Amino acid sequence: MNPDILRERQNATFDIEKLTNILDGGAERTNRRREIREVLVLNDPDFDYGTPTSLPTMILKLREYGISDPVEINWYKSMYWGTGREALGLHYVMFLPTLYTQCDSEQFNKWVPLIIGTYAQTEMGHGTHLRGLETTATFDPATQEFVMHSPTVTSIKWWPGGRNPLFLPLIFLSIPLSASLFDLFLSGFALPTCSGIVIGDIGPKFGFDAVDNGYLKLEHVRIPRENMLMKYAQVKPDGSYVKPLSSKLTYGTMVFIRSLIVGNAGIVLSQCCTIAIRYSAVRHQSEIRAGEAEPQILDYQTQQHKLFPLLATAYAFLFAGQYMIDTYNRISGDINQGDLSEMPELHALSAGLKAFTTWTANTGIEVCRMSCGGHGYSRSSALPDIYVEFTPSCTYEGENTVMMLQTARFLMKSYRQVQAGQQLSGAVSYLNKVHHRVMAPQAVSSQLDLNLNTLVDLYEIRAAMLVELAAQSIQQESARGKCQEDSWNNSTIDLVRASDAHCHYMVLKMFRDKVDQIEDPGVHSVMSTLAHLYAIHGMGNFTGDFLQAGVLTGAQVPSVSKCLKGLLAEVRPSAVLLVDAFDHHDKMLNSVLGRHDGNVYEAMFEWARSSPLNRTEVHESFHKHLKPLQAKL
Ligand SMILES: CC/C=C\C/C=C\C/C=C\C/C=C\CCCCC(=O)SCCNC(=O)CCNC(=O)[C@H](O)C(C)(C)COP(=O)(O)OP(=O)(O)OC[C@H]1O[C@@H](n2cnc3c(N)ncnc32)[C@H](O)[C@@H]1OP(=O)(O)O
Ligand SMILES: Cc1cc2nc3c(=O)[nH]c(=O)nc-3n(C[C@H](O)[C@H](O)[C@H](O)COP(=O)(O)OP(=O)(O)OC[C@H]3O[C@@H](n4cnc5c(N)ncnc54)[C@H](O)[C@@H]3O)c2cc1C
Repeated sequence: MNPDILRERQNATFDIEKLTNILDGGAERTNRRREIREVLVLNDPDFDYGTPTSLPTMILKLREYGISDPVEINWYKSMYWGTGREALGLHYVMFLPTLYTQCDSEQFNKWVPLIIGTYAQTEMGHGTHLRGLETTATFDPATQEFVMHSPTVTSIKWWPGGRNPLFLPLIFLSIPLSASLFDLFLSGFALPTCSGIVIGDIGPKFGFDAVDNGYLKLEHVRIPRENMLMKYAQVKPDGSYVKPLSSKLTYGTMVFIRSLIVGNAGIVLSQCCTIAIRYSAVRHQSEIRAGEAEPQILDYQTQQHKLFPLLATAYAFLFAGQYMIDTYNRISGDINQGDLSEMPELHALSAGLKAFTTWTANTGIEVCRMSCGGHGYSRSSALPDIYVEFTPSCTYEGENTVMMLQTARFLMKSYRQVQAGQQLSGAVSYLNKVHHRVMAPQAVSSQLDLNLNTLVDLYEIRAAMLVELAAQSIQQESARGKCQEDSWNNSTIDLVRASDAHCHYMVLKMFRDKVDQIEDPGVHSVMSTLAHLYAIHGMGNFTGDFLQAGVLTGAQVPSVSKCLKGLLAEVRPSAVLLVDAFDHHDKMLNSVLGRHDGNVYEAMFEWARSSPLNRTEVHESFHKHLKPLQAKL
């Protein structure tokens, strides 16, 4: 083991295993995750990663082992495929969950065990604006069929991932009977026997290469009436339409996956922090004091400033992901029982946190890559591949700006309710104080109050202020004679800013609540330090907001920076141990820089030598192209 890494792991001030257990949701979950990793994948003689049979092997193994819990599926897949995506991601995270949540019992029993599918909602002309989707599904009572049709070039289904060229069960979103509503259809087409279908691949993408994203054009293709997913809405044999309790129930799968993406952003950021911090512990470069040995780059304050706030953010997002999934499970359970009262809040929370966490993690991956210098740009680091695979999460499952505006819609509605004298509960209850003006900034002392509860309060006041400013912008636009829609559009910068601040407050609050639950003194101490670092780093990035909210004075601003530097120094001794607690296996991380043993240089040389370009002393292209050319010169 590299001596630097070895030294970093001595004198631990907290129990790493206990922290790993907290991240997994308990020791039993850690044991189960490791069982899946060690027994069901790594030590499975059939484990054949990287071969053409990998995908079918994985599917059969998941069924053989009876793994159906989404989190356990993700554990198995991420061990099997490492940090990359695989062609069936969409089947597991969208197609199956849609069948689970939108099929009636007969359909569920008929389809779920048997098929692999994709989710074809987006069209060439519309991905965000679902009410603009053009694909039609017209019911023909005479034949008890729906006629599926792509009326325009912009209605061609575009992007469905994992498009299977031979058999095409897919979930469709189409406009059946009325433009305002659309429903889900399962369409099993066996190509090429089924006429009226034009299918293909949309062509090379920025990345996401393991997933074949396709296109699908339908020309009056008929499917049985029974293929409409009928848990919430039905078309009866006589053609009558039974509306769902809410037209937004059709959007349920997107809320589910957005909820998953929150925790996934934490996982991806934790992978990158593991790579960058372990590498920074073994990389020596330049000098701090003339004549002395080159220091570990982790001892540069700027390197700590790049990486340690991201380390704190990774923990924050992992805890936010746990909260999000628990909240999703609770509220979707209520929805299943017909109680839709918290559906708007679930939508607003999942939409906002999906955007907030993916934007932050997307930027953070690049900071981790650049903090590793040239070796960070090598594919051997795994960081370029992680970035390429993660960055579309800011676009898919709801483009982030649009998602932030959905959260803003909920915040504005909540603000108006408070103005009308209603008492709010849940995540927006802090807006009650705005109305009663108890949001007045606390007596701001000359010293920064570092109590975590106080910091959460300051973020709450900042969010409330920005919500109020956005609402006032809309009111001012209306007062200038603008219609409601234009008043909204002319305030969308403020609205996104308010949603971002609301999400930032929510994430810090979840972090603080999780820290409060930690009983082990050593783990509590180090997590409290990270939560402080997350809060203070945010105050440094958004100082203007806190000044504008009146919860920070100009005189206190220097102490924010001073406090930040102190916290970076406090985290330094535990940095490698904190990434060890993420428990990312070398085989899954697939990074020469992030190896657990820290033996980077030897591994990098071996990695380079294994490159196809080094298979022969002289590359065949010399003999094929250059040598004949030289002979002519
Ligand atoms: C096992 C796996 C584990 C881990 C995996 C982790 C991560 C996964 C990683 C990768 C996943 C793999 C591949 C991903 C591939 C991506 C697949 C896709 O992209 S599928 C397509 C996704 N498309 C979208 O998300 C479309 C976005 N657009 C919309 O959702 C809607 O058009 C809109 C923007 C919300 C607007 O909808 P609409 O116009 O109908 O609504 P209004 O804005 O007018 O608002 C009206 C009213 O409705 C409420 N509302 C809107 N949406 C919802 C909802 N979903 N739920 C509840 N309520 C909703 C809205 O709040 C308004 O309410 P009101 O204010 O009127 O009370
Ligand atoms: C890798 C990848 C995989 C995908 N897989 C699938 C899949 O399997 N199935 C599927 O159905 N789809 C899939 N998609 C499509 C994806 O869901 C859409 O791309 C996404 O919903 C964004 O919609 P859009 O492309 O129409 O972008 P647009 O909405 O056109 O966004 C373009 C710009 O317009 C802005 N904008 C749009 N509306 C508003 C508004 N109301 N207010 C302010 N600004 C606005 C956006 O902020 C953005 O800046 C995938 C996409 C990617 C990148």
